[in-house]
Amino acid sequence: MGQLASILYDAIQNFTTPRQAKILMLGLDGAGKTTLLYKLKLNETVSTIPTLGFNVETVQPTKSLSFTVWDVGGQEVLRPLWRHYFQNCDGLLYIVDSADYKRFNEAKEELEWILESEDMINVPLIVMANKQDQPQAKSPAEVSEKLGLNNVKNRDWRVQGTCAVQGEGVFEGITEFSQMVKEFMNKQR
Ligand SMILES: Nc1nc2c(ncn2[C@@H]2O[C@H](COP(=O)(O)OP(=O)(O)OP(=O)(O)O)[C@@H](O)[C@H]2O)c(=O)[nH]1
Ligand SMILES: [Mg+2]
Repeated sequence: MGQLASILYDAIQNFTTPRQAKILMLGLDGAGKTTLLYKLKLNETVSTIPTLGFNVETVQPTKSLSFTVWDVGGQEVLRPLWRHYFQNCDGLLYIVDSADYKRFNEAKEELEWILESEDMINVPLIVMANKQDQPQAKSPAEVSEKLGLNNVKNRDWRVQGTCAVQGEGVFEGITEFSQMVKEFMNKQR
């Protein structure tokens, strides 16, 4: 009887309490990570300054899943610190400034070493091809090509065009991403 009660309790908990996922938000400095985080959290456009440490916020993309999103500063001197956030990560949000095509290669190289890390094996990836409002912005397909995403193996990935300032694409991307994260977490059990 005790065991049945416990099973029922777990079932009710699963139904009522959203599961927690740890989401890491990375990308070069100025890509729009902090802007995107607060668009997600508050549906507001905040004015940002370069992040020197990290911001962490909880957002709930769907009823059954809650994201703890870690937005870590992207300046070159801060990037060696990224790996300290890799452990137990359930999803990677990688933000790219689609208009800053001179830094696509740098964005690609940084993404490559993140994905090679043992802690990040199989972790689903969404690339936000941000700043789509900029006239010189490359399309999500072009950003995907420049980042070599077609060579990404052994993980679920997708690319989403966004404008973090206006919010275009942000919620669509996060909804898709939450599905990817859910599937990953189900496999981990
Ligand atoms: N036009 C445009 N500007 C954006 C967009 N997203 C962010 N920005 C601007 O880009 C600048 C940098 O944005 P942040 O969110 O601070 O960038 P970050 O990735 O957090 O940068 P670090 O904290 O240094 O790693 C700010 O002036 C934002 O207003 C966008 O979609 N379109
Ligand atoms: Mg920031």
